[in-house]
Amino acid sequence: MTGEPGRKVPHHTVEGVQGHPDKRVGDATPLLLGSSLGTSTALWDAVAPGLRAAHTVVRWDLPGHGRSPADLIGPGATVGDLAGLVLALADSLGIDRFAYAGVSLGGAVGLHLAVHRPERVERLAVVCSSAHFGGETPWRERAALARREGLAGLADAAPRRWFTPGFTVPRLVADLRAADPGAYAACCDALAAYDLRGSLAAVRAPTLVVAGSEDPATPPAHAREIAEGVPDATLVEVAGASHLAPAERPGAVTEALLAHFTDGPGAGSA
Ligand SMILES: O=C(O)CC1=CCC(=O)O1
Repeated sequence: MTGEPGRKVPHHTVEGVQGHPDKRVGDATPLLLGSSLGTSTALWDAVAPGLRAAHTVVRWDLPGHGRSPADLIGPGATVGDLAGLVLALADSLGIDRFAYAGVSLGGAVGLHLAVHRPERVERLAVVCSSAHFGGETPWRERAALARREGLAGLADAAPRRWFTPGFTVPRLVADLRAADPGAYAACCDALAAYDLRGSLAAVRAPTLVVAGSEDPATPPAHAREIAEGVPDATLVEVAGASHLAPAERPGAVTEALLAHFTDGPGAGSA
């Protein structure tokens, strides 16, 4: 899990206080944002404007999602592989230490980095995520389904996992429909093998854990498990939000993230 020079990096956007898209991002602690399985950087569209007044915000796409190449990972991928891509991206931007927030699989990547590369992660937020996504078999089965049949059926069913009844964000469902099935399946492989329940005590970064009160995919009990295991953790439950809380309740999520990354003790300094 290193960021070797010349390595291919995920698609990303750079926005905010430094204002130099795709350039080195300077002195302020940059904030990296990771998205969930099936979505893209668009998951953060309603939250990023509130963050970039205070931070250089770097959003990255999972392999085969959004505009990232699919061949960044392959079958049998791990969350550690995804974390390696984030480090390669940070290295390519000249970023040593960063703040990191991620949703679901994107949050698992942040937790993995905080456990295994604590020197790189200054502060962490895990949003609608988990230390263990409920067992290997369902994820292996979903990977097999994606490889066999593509993503149309999974996209049809996604709003029930992602949003409360009556709410949707068509762009995010379209992103899942357009994702690369092989890369999506490789991300499912990563979720199948992922289990950080025994490593939470190793996290040194001050950590915000955000749960959606109505989230069926990573219910609030998953967030409580992380908050109880990480030594310096704060738990916030967002009322009326399902799994994609940054899209469904952007105001509450922005407020929680700003309090953690900008106003918290020791926050905001490089
Ligand atoms: O799409 C889902 O099933 C919800 C989800 C689980 C892990 C992730 O990133 O999204």
